[in-house]
Amino acid sequence: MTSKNQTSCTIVIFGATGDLAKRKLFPSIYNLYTKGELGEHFAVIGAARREWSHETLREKVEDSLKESKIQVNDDLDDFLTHFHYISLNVTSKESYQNLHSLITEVEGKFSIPGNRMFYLAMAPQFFGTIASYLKSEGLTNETGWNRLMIEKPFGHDLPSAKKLNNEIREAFREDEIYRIDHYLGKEMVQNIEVIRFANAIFEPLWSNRYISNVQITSSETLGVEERGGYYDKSGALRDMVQNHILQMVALLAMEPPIRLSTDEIRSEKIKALRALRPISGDQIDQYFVRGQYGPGAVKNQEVPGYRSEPNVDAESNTETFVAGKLLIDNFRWAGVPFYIRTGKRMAEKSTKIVIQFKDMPMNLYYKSNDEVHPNLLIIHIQPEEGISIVLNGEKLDYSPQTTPVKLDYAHNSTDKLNTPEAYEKLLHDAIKGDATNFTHWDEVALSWKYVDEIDNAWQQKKATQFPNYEAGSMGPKESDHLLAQDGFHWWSLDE
Ligand SMILES: NC(=O)C1=CN([C@@H]2O[C@H](COP(=O)(O)OP(=O)(O)OC[C@H]3O[C@@H](n4cnc5c(N)ncnc54)[C@H](OP(=O)(O)O)[C@@H]3O)[C@@H](O)[C@H]2O)C=CC1
Ligand SMILES: O=C1O[C@H](COP(=O)(O)O)[C@@H](O)[C@H](O)[C@H]1O
Repeated sequence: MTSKNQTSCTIVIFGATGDLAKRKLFPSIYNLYTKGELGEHFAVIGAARREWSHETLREKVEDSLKESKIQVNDDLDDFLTHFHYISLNVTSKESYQNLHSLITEVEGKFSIPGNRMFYLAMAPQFFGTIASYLKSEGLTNETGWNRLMIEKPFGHDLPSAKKLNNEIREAFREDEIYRIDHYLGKEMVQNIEVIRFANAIFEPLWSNRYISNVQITSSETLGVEERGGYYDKSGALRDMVQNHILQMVALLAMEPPIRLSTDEIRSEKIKALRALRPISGDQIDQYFVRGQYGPGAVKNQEVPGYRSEPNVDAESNTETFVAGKLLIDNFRWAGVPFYIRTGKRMAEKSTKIVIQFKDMPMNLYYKSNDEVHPNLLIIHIQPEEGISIVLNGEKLDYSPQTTPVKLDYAHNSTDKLNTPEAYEKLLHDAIKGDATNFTHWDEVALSWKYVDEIDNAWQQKKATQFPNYEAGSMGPKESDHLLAQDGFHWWSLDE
């Protein structure tokens, strides 16, 4: 018997021999199994071109669990019997008949009532083809539910994203499509709503009346590793800002939804994204800064510049760093800059949001030479998770002066940098049919529209002289000027 918490379904992973399946998906599925979320009425079918047998896939799954350092229990053998493999080429129509037969076979074997999850862990050029064959070859079931989980990148710009969306919408309804943004699976990104909407002390202050600026940093110490081919055509704006950063902006800026349903939350996020002020070409330098790393040292290790990375053009003008000032033109946020920055080969691996509050109208402790310390709310996304609040307390030296005092509720992350944790949550939600932490097409389209304008403005300008920041630094100095022109500065990642 399946308990009411367990969902019976077949998960078909296209790209099961690839990196994502090995590092994220298999460990996540195992965690869901050991936590009792999957029960016995489920099956996983791995699909890719390699000539693997069911047994090879099971061995690879076991290896992936070992490599992920997951605690494996004595349920492992039972778990592995749920895995099956089919060698196919996704571009060949005939493959889908064989896959259909295998799905029917496993549905019989594990008494699965036709619920099918199709996970596209493959290069994006295949997304449309797979979706369309799934429909035309009759793999989308009439008796159970059908869901399509689709990896990033969702297009390269707005026109290509629209084209892809039209292709998949021919086969799947919007409510059947789960577009992944793995940041939405992170514990503290999900917590933004809780911090805002479950704490009476924050929401009344959450506007231009009390907040002076918001800062979002997502910095990485890694370079492009083995993804130079993809990254050189993408750059930081498309790779990080269009999706993860704008999703965090939307969660911070949205109005409280009338209830916590997928549709209501998405609708508020969409409104926030619609209010983003477009940046015109002649204003671009006042609002956005791009950078590319040169050689340097990260954590005392010498590393090469971006242009010397494998599969990167030796004269590449792709940005590996972006900083920006976003303005949200609505009643709540008019006049409050949202500063964002993200980049590769920076000094720290850290994702952090700092909400800086306005100063007191009259600070009784203020002396003309004293530094005024604003109150800060810091949301630590990774590697620590939690929040800190920076207040002013009395200096313990009999002087009528204040000193910043930090209240910390932060702990070391179990979600270690893009680990199975986020994927586990997202897989769990998708299996349960909860699309809240996935991106609706309107969010994707609005994000591309915003980002395309920045990219167009950059294309029309003379290219910035790259490289313009040293690996191991916090990006080009122009990123500091972006805030300095408004009288602010980036808060340190150690805050
Ligand atoms: N790896 C990661 O950490 C992340 C990946 N992603 C996204 O996930 C997706 C997959 O990435 P990743 O796993 O790294 O990619 P890989 O290159 O490691 O894997 C690609 C997979 O596609 C299969 N494949 C390629 N061509 C065909 C074909 N014609 N027919 C059937 N199978 C095919 C390959 O198997 P075979 O050669 O056996 O056919 C392989 O299993 C991409 O969209 C990526 O952007 C997103 C976030 C993180
Ligand atoms: O989507 C992506 O995200 C990772 C960063 O993810 P994180 O969870 O480690 O912060 C980034 O390295 C990659 O380039 C990008 O495609």
